[in-house]
Amino acid sequence: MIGVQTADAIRVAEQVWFEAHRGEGLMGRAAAAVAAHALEMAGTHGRVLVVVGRGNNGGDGLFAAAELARHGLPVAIWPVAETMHEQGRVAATGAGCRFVGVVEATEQVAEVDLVVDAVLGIGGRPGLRPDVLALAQEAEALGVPVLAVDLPSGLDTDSHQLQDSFHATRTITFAARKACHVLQPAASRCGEVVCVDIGIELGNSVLEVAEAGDVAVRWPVPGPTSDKYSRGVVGIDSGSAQYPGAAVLGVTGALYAGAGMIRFVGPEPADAIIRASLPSVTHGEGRVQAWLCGSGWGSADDNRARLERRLADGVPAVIDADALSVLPEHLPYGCLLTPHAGELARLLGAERAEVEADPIGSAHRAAERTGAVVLLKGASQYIVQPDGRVRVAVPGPSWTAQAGSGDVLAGICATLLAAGLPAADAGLVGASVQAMAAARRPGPWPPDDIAHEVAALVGNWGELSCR
Ligand SMILES: NC(=O)C1=CN([C@@H]2O[C@H](COP(=O)(O)OP(=O)(O)OC[C@H]3O[C@@H](n4cnc5c(N)ncnc54)[C@H](OP(=O)(O)O)[C@@H]3O)[C@@H](O)[C@H]2O)[C@@H](O)CC1
Ligand SMILES: Nc1ncnc2c1ncn2[C@@H]1O[C@H](COP(=O)(O)OP(=O)(O)O)[C@@H](O)[C@H]1O
Ligand SMILES: [K+]
Repeated sequence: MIGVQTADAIRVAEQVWFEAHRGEGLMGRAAAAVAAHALEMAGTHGRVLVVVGRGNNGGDGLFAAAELARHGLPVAIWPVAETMHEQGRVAATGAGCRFVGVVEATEQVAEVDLVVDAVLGIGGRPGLRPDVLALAQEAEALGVPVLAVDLPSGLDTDSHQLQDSFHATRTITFAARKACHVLQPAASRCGEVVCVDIGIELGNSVLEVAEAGDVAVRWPVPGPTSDKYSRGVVGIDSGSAQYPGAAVLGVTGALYAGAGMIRFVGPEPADAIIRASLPSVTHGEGRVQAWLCGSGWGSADDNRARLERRLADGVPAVIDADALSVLPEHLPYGCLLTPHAGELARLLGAERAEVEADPIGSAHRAAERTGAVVLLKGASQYIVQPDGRVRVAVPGPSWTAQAGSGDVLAGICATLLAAGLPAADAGLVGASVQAMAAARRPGPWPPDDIAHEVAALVGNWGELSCR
């Protein structure tokens, strides 16, 4: 898992480091890493424009500029504030960097091979001054590569929200990733993110982002003595006359994620479609290890009773879509709610915009209120537990943002619940595996094709664990 830290935590860790290593600086390490990446991006003869702010982020930029000039690169520096890091200024001047004003900097953008953004780092307030923003936009419009120091200036370090900011090709950050580097839409401004260890020690992270290896180790690969019951039976009550496709897609997701057995109890015409197209699915009630409810129910009057009937078994359930509006007071232990932002807003009696402004807080409120784990779907997928722990799924291509992807995802998660994964792992692994499968098959493939790709992806993990 990738641990994400806040700006405050980084500052505290830096302070601890300084108290233990008086007289030494961390900036030299940070600047050396910036210079190495700048050299790689600009080439050994590239022209570089470094835009520096008044704080230590600007200091990193000035020392990196000095290093680039010592390598023989022509380096221009635009200091955007009246003051700048003094030792950095002396180093850059001594190395032969040229200081320019706003007019020349703006003219230079079209001619340079790299812009280094060292305006604001973890001490920055969100947003950019108009003249700096204009230069950032010009670089983006011209397609000039941008290397951001610590973060694209203008972004809010600890937030997923977009601000007026640089749009980096690569961001080189220090000690740990921050929220802006990993959460959409802010992460879309960071380009490739490289994290450099500068030697400071950090405590627990605020949230963790899953990596491919975290998904593979949690996947329930059947053992030599497994049978269909021990692998987990999934009960699926989904679809309606209006939305039969949701049921077909949920069943497809569950099947291609490896359900030991599926019992489908939804209404026609889905029942007939599934009989005709997915012959391994059984029909009718029986014992199950987990339920999937809600996908494609529509706004029928009997949704509340339909959900209560399934929850009466007392086994964990994936509760999706229309069932999220009719939750009972008490849910069985181990349930997973899978709303998108609009459904979570409805569940909380809030506006969608409020959920989008505070996805983690909103998902946490729903988790606390219901006692269930919440998987909030979208460009970044948050898995939030009632105790406040937050994990983020492996990100995937935005091609997955299409009708029916959520139905497939609910089926995948139900298989994982039935196999015995705790709800938080089922949400994390389910959302991640769908994203990873989509990444293996980029393009506008329909959600059932991505479900098939899940089987191909997971098959490799099975082979690995059988060796
Ligand atoms: N500490 C360390 O040892 C290490 C730190 N490192 C580096 O230092 C960076 C943090 O440095 P930092 O704390 O000096 O803050 P930084 O991001 O440069 O900017 C703050 C300055 O900008 C100003 N300002 C703020 N917002 C503004 C706005 N919207 N528009 C205009 N101005 C604005 C604000 O001034 P104010 O207006 O508040 O008086 C303040 O002076 C970190 O990201 C990393 O790159 C590395 O070298 C590793 C070791
Ligand atoms: N920008 C995005 N990038 C990647 N995946 C996304 C993005 N937006 C949504 N998704 C995925 O698409 C699905 C959408 O779910 P949902 O809106 O419930 O669809 P439906 O109910 O039509 O099946 C979720 O599985 C989510 O993981
Ligand atoms: K920056």
